[in-house]
Amino acid sequence: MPHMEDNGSEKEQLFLQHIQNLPQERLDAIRGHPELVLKEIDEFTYPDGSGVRMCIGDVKGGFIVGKIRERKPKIMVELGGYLGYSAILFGNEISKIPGGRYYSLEVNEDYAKIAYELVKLAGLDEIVTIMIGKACDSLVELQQKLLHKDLGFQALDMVFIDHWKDLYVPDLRVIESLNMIAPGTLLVADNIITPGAPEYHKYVNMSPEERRGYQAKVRNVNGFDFIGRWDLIYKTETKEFEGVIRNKHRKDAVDVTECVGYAKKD
Ligand SMILES: C[S@@+](CC[C@H](N)C(=O)[O-])C[C@H]1O[C@@H](n2cnc3c(N)ncnc32)[C@H](O)[C@@H]1O
Ligand SMILES: [Mg+2]
Repeated sequence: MPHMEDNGSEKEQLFLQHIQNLPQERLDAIRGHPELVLKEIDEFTYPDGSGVRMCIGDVKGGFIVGKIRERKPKIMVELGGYLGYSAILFGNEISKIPGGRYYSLEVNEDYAKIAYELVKLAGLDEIVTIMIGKACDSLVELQQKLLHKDLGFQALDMVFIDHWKDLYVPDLRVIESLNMIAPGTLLVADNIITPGAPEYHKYVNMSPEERRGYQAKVRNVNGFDFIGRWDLIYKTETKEFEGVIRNKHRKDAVDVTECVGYAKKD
């Protein structure tokens, strides 16, 4: 079934025009200031009164920024970049970590182009790389790229999962199969309550044995090469958020999952 949000990007083009038509003085003022670029996104409204949708926002985003400060990941990847809000918010934190790099994986070329303009405006284009394509394909490409850049590369330090909810598990199984998760890797997944990602929440809370059964039973839509790794031990905490955002009362949660070791193979 096609996703609703796949239908073009007319609205998003209006937002891009708004940025491009900002008075020169304002553009000069926000250039190189990630927090001011984020403010432009936060404060923009379309003619129908709605704001830029789907962004992580400052509340859940602020919580994840806290995790980045705690863990100091050198390599962080996000699945689903949209217009670059999370890439700018988190990329700004990563820019404070020596050698830190942020990879934003986005399937929609129009969105990715807007994100690139905003990331450049924020002055983060040396830190944030936007990869256009399906996350499951870009992950394979990214691994090659990282191995080529750094022969010591093994696993990702942090992953932000925020694309289509029915792809959370299939794409996590790709990351597992590529051996890009190891003890110490932190996975942060958005929208656990609204709209909800029940399959993912179940998956990261399974014991290794349960996951072994799941992987044997449930085919990965990304192909047989990506069955997943059952022997990773995950520890998950669900952080709930509730409050009024853009005039609506909302409840949501973020799953924070740490890989803490390997289960013994028999
Ligand atoms: C919720 S938005 C991301 C919001 C962004 N993380 C933020 O906080 O600013 C989800 C994005 O995932 C993208 N997407 C959907 N399926 C994808 C896939 N298979 N690979 C990469 N991106 C995908 C959509 O095009 C959309 O832009
Ligand atoms: Mg989200």
